[in-house]
Amino acid sequence: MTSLLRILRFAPELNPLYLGIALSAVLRAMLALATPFLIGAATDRIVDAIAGRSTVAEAVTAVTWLAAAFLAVELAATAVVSVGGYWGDVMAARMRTLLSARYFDHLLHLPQGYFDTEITGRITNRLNRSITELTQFLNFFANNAFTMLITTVAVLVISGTYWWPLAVLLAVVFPVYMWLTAKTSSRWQVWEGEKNTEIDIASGRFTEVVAQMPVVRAYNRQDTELAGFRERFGRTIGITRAQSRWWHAMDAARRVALNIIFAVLYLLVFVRTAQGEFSVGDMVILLQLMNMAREPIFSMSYLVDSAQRAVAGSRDYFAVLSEEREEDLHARAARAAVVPADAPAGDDVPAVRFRDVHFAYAEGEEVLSGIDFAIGRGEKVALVGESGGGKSTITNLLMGLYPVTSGRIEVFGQDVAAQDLGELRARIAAVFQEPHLFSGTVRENIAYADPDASDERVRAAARAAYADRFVSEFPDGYDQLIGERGLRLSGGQRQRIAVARAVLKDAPVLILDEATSSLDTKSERLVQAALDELMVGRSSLIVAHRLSTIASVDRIVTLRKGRVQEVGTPAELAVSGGIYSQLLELQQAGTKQARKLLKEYGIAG
Ligand SMILES: Nc1ncnc2c1ncn2[C@@H]1O[C@H](COP(=O)(O)OP(=O)(O)OP(=O)(O)O)[C@@H](O)[C@H]1O
Repeated sequence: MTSLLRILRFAPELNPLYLGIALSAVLRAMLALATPFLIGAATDRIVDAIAGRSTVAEAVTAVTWLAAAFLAVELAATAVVSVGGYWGDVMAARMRTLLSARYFDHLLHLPQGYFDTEITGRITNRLNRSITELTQFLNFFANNAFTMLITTVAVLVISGTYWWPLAVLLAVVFPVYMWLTAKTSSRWQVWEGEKNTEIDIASGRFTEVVAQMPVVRAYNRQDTELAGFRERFGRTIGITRAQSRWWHAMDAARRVALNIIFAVLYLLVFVRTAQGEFSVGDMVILLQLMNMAREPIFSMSYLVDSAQRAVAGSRDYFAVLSEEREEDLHARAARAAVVPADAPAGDDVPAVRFRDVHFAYAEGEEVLSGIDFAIGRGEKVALVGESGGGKSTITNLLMGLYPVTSGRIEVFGQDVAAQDLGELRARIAAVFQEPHLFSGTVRENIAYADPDASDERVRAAARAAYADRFVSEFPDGYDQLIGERGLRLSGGQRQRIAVARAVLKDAPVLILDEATSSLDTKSERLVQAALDELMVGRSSLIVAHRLSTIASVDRIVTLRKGRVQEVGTPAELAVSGGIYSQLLELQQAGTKQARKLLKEYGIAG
């Protein structure tokens, strides 16, 4: 329950709406309570007329007034219900917005490590479910809790004033019913959890499959993907059977208990009316009150049920919110590190320096061991090493995506661990192996670093990336929609848009993960020309996949098993007998075996 209160507390701006909804609920309950008395009074007037205790004309006048009062009460109730319902809808929409935005904000700031283990579709599915359940509960609670409370208390007090045993019997119904509901619900939740796990896994896979449809088709996996999906959902049917059997059995038990108690209540009211203890009007009032008492009983059981779901939902929600944010992890790592005083950032300080950097994704499994190298200002440095040797990991650390285990990375003399992550990343532009574009227009993608960039800057970036020509040929030019992840563009076009995006960012440090997918020679030349243009005047770290690229850099850092093997110019390393010279030899050999070995170094040719 504390987690529900936490939700209410972090949306204090909704308090006036809550208050409005609660007030309308109180008013609704009070108006509803007037009805039995109006109908009871009318019944007594009619009985009096029939018994000859008053004239028919008097009775007609009285019941006309009572009918008018009834209409007024119902009209007022309708107005109150409508206004309360409107506030409820607005509150639910605002609550959903708040909860979703809070969640997204947190996800956007979680460390990269979180996303290495989570599956996108599951994150989304869990979020939707948690938020739906929380919002539904809060809306129901605001709309019904006070009505239920007032109706219950009023029914008990009023029936008590007529005859106290009625109130006692009624009062017993509530705790019995609630207890049975809570018992039903807690077991029901366990099954619900199992179903949700199946649905989350199926939805996670669904999202992945939809995003990678060409692969699914290429490998003819439609049927197996569908079978896996069906199987997961099929399991939910089995779980639902057990869950529903239990629920309905318990519900029947609850209803039977309720039916018995109400039968006794009705019997008592009838007998006492027959004995002359209650007038017919009193009987009508009491029967209506008994009827009114049913509603809060059912509502309360729904409330208990939805509260339990909401508690479960909020547990998932808060589990994500309690994950440490990237900046906090970063700050903690900075405090834990023994940080020597920052070197003065003079012109001779290299743009990037790795000092004895060790790193492990999982504890005890070191991926990088004692990495040491520097990138001078304006220098181009290529990382070369076998696949899985840690090249991408080095670029990840440079962007501050993971904290180093030990050692230190400096950007323009400043320790990455001690720098604001936003400032650090503002100094680095990255072109990844995959272009990673978003649905939307060409313009939006190029201007991703600065959505307010002028058309002229966007065009200039595109020109530098050799993209202006093909973009201009699109029917909508820079407003052309490129489809999800840029799927409506060719591979080379996507890459040039990604380069243009980095050009527009205009950062002094550049990370370049060369695309391995072989483009046709013309596209490749254009992409290469775009990259060459991009590197001018910047300090670049290149994860190279072509020997031609490696040959054109200022210095090469070769990696073997997470350690630096050599650092030197292409000319030096070509004859040193290390990895690079071996790669050159392999290329010269040109045999099938040689090409296979080159592949292990991620070298395309
Ligand atoms: N997010 C991650 N979580 C756990 N381990 C990882 C993660 N990313 C990479 N690794 C592991 O770290 C090691 C280095 O991977 P990395 O991607 O840095 O290699 P690479 O040299 O870039 O390889 P390639 O040239 O094939 O892209 C590999 O053993 C890999 O399995």
